[in-house]
Amino acid sequence: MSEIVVIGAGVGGLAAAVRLAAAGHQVRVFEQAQTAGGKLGVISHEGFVFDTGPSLVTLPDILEDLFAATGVSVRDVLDLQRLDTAAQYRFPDGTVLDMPGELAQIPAAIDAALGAGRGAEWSAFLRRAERMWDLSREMFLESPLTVSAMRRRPPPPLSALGAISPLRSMRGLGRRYLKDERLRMLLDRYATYTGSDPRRAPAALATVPWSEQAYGSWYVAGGLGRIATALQERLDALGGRIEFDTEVTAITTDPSGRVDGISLADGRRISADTVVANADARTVYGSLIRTPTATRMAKRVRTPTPSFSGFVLLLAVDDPPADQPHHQILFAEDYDAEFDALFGRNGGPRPVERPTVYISAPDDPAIVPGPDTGAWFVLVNAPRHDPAAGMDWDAPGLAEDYADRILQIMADRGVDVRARVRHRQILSPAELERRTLTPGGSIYGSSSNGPRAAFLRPGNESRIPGLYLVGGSSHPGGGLPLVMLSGKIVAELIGPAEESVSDA
Ligand SMILES: Cc1cc2nc3c(=O)[nH]c(=O)nc-3n(C[C@H](O)[C@H](O)[C@H](O)COP(=O)(O)OP(=O)(O)OC[C@H]3O[C@@H](n4cnc5c(N)ncnc54)[C@H](O)[C@@H]3O)c2cc1C
Repeated sequence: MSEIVVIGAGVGGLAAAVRLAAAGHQVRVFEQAQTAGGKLGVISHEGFVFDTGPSLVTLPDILEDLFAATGVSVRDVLDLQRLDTAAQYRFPDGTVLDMPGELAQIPAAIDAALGAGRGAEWSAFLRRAERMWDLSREMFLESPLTVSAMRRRPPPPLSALGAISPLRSMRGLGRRYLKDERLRMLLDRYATYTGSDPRRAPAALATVPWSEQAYGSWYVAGGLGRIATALQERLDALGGRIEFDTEVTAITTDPSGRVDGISLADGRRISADTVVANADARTVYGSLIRTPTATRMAKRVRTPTPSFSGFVLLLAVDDPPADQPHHQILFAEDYDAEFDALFGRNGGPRPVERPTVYISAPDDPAIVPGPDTGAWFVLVNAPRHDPAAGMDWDAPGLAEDYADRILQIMADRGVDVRARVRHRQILSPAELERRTLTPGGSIYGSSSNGPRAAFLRPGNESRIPGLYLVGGSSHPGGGLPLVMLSGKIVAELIGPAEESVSDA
């Protein structure tokens, strides 16, 4: 029976592994950390359970499709809950917008919070975004972005290209449809879902707010970390294996240049003619594999601007405010200054002085030690850990001081929990890099800055025979739904095991 090696048990690696195991392959996953999930991490402290990465599930049908491929319904293994209020947005002028979780209710809520006519503005924008989504979902997200795959499909009509506006930026699209500064700010925020700058990210990212608002915002009872646990259990049930605490140090090739196995930090060598790498593409081509093709790919992978990182504060809160929303966004006074700092415009990369603050405070008894306590996750966008460029998140005192500043900003905006914090833990971009071996702690692989970014993202089928890439640093990009789709694309490219084909 053919054996496939997967490097990394992040969501991308797990998604590929469970699908391949369900297709009859023997699958062995090697993970350097002690648990599965990668960026979808969990930290527990005295009865508080914190998600350290994702806090929002979008496009639940992709999750459903993934579990269905393993023989179960997602509803049987996870308690998925649709949120009535997707998020509370607080703008610098004091406006508060509680965004409904149902699409039909959104225009009225925007009118009520921002003024008559604003809801219609947003609806007109969403209609355009929906057209983009319909045109791009199958073509760009669910298929490998390769020349041969594109040749197999009929070319898109010119009207489709017009609707997607490949040369327009997200900011440009906002200016076209939205007169209200607050709505433009809201749209800008969706560029951050791919670690990008809205002034440079393509208009096609308008599909992100559309898909979130059309398909809803979701939570997993007990925390999103349960997705990784459930995938690990499915892999186990299908006969796949994961070895934790096992770092892969090299992908090896035979004299013809075809993949023939991997080397491990403990000195072992594992033979395999198919290797699926969930490690960051820059690491795969830059250091794990050493062939002339890999060297060329390493150069190409370094071309797009990497996604920014995140600075996370986990707060064990006593007596949290009763009306604290599940998701809350405190918008920065100067959003452009935030993107300038993240990408090092007008000076090198630097912590954002007054960043937009995102708070996730699930009302879920399963993640707290008792009543009147809260397990809060606070996230601000942060430049990557890059000491060579002058951004050293390990510099003495920096992370602690920055955490204090974030708590102060929250207090300035009416969310003062400083006296109620029983315990806090900081996860800086440097820590994210160490935990997941992601260079610089980039959240989403490469950013979508610039119209060519999607095409510069490494493909799922490598030019090195036998090697496949899965996860946020490869096509179609970062974020849980896309990472799961990359697992599906890779499993389809590899196909079922020969035994299952002949059995069928
Ligand atoms: C703070 C934060 C908030 C986020 N919020 C959201 C959100 O709300 N919604 C959403 O959809 N997405 C969110 N994301 C993004 C989402 O978490 C990622 O896109 C996704 O989890 C990435 O999965 P992956 O499999 O591509 O990579 P990873 O999770 O990085 O997995 C890679 C795995 O490979 C392992 N590995 C690497 N190198 C080696 C090696 N040499 N040997 C062995 N193992 C190795 C790593 O340890 C890791 O487990 C967030 C991410 C972060 C960090």
